[in-house]
Amino acid sequence: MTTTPRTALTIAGSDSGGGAGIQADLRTFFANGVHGMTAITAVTVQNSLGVQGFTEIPAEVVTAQIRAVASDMGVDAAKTGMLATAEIIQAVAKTLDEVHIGRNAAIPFVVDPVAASMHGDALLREEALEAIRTELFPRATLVTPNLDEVRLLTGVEVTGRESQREAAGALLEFGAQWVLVKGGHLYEDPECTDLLSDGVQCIELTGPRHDTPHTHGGGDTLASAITSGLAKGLGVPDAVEAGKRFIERSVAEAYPLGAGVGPVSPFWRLAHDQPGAAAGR
Ligand SMILES: Nc1ncnc2c1ncn2[C@@H]1O[C@H](COP(=O)(O)OP(=O)(O)O)[C@@H](O)[C@H]1O
Ligand SMILES: Cc1ncc(COP(=O)(O)O)c(N)n1
Repeated sequence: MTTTPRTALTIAGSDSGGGAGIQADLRTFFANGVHGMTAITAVTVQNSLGVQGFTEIPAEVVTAQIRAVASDMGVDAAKTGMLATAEIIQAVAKTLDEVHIGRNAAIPFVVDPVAASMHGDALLREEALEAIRTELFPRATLVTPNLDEVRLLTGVEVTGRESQREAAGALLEFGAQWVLVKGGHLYEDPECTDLLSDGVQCIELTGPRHDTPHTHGGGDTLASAITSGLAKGLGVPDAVEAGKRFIERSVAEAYPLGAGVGPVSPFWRLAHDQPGAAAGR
């Protein structure tokens, strides 16, 4: 008998290099046994060396994609990545309310507040930061900023555990139910600790720091793994714990590809012995 899997929707940008954005989200959903659906917000021209440019999709087309899948196929959990402009953010917020996705509705919603690529190339127009705070955070079940995004959103400079807690408190004031302050950029820390908080509980998720330069798509992969867990009915702390274990292995198995930064790999969850899969380069 065939089984229909749970569904997850990603509202994000396309990465032509296949390591981040929509492509990272889809491969993570697949590796976690969830049917992935997409509302594409922008098309980036990108490879391992950086983002050469992007074109955003008209806001009404982003809205139409969300409506199409939500009305027909159903969404068990959703996430956002690159949203590019304030206009797209406003359209997404309005449409999510309409289809009952978000912290005040039954369907969990994860906001990864992507502002720039790891090479420092902008993926969000400057004036759109305020829209992330005011339109998306109050609707979010969970927000997952990295340390650069924490600084942009709150002004808090995270240098260790203490300031990670301070940042979590500042972020919660924008109205998200839970925040995950990711610690991947605390490079002097021999471990990678992400801090999860809802203002009552403060949970430290610690794991080994793998020695690799290839972490392209790490934030997207973590947020999508968490979204997969939420789609399968896990509560936030359990979904984040499972997501952290998923990204840990994905960073451990990250591979070089191109002359710059290679992608993290969700392949460890799948069969490793596919004949002919290794490129040998
Ligand atoms: N070198 C590493 N080894 C193991 N885990 C890592 C490493 N770098 C990042 N992570 C983990 O990957 C996730 C994404 O981290 P981070 O780098 O902080 O965000 P982003 O990818 O959005 O910039 C976090 O769970 C973090 O702990
Ligand atoms: C379309 C898109 N979305 C998100 C990222 C962030 O990923 P990273 O921080 O690994 O560059 C990206 N580079 N491109």
